[in-house]
Amino acid sequence: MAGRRDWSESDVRVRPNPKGNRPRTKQRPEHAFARAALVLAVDRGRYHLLTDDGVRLTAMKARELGKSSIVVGDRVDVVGDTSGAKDTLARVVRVHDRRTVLRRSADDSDVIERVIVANADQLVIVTALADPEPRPRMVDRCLVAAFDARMDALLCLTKADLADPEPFTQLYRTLDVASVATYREGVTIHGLEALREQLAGKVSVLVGHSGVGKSTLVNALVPDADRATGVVNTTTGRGRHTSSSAVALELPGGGWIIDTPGVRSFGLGHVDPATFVDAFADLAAVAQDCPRGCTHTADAPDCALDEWVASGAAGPAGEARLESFRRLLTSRSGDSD
Ligand SMILES: Nc1nc2c(ncn2[C@@H]2O[C@H](COP(=O)(O)OP(=O)(O)OP(=O)(O)O)[C@@H](O)[C@H]2O)c(=O)[nH]1
Ligand SMILES: [Zn+2]
Repeated sequence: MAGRRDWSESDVRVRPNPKGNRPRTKQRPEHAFARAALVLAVDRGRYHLLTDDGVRLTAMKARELGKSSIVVGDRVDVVGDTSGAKDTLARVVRVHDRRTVLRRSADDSDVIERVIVANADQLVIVTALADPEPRPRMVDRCLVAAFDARMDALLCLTKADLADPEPFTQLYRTLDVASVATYREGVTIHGLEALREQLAGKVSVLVGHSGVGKSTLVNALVPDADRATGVVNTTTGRGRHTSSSAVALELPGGGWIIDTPGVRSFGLGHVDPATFVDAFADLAAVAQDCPRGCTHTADAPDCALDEWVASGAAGPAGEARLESFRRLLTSRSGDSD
């Protein structure tokens, strides 16, 4: 689905075309002048873009692209009025192949997926250590979504002034998930430098429940975050960007964070357990010996992962790693908070 779709004039003008054999006309000259751009925000059919030469502009999707989705993080080609001047509207004529695709299903029984963000490197799961209490299940589900997307994951544990991060980070050690703890003291945010290092030069998606301190972090990381989202607001003429939309913000030191105000949970109906194991190179190698269609869960008959642990081949940490992996797998079903 994600492939390129070339724009050509015949798509627009030649209709109806009863014989279906009419030769394609030459492309519009403007096509040659298409500019490459990054999608920063999407708001009700309007795409807010940053061109590679630094122009911020608003565009619509060319009709020829049909129903194919364009999401934040997509790389696109844009034509028409690309001046970025007020009240101009350019056209997106092509969506480039996606490197990674972060998806969610409406709920766990739903296999129809929605793409949330394209081309992100890592998912930053922002969780407060207290007030509100951390929810390991929710974190597990975020990890499944990240690993399924072949993205890295980073735990960002806020409000470390209220509770010790250690017990919580223990849960993720065997999954090799990196973590950073932060807390605010006056205007200072401790741990911010460590977080910046983890974000530098990458495209990171931030998810987190209301009240965990995500806005506090975003504002500290991107000093003009409010203004940046304000740009989106001004162009749409509405007070605020819609709460369900994601917004890409450029980090002063290089890299991007994509805030996802509306994403509170991940439906995981689209995740296939048989291929999910491929996100873990060591487990995937062992799972080659599983029976066809093995779900790799604890009750799966003859799962090679059990033999791997039982034989000692997995090493001392193997059992805990397998347990953690299975914990993620089972988090796919059930309560989606
Ligand atoms: N104790 C403590 N409180 C914090 C810390 N960081 C943020 N808070 C408080 O937690 C509350 C929520 O912070 P926000 O940054 O607004 O949280 P959010 O996740 O963006 O929440 P929404 O705006 O509702 O999505 C505020 O009252 C903050 O003052 C921290 O490190 N320690
Ligand atoms: Zn198996």
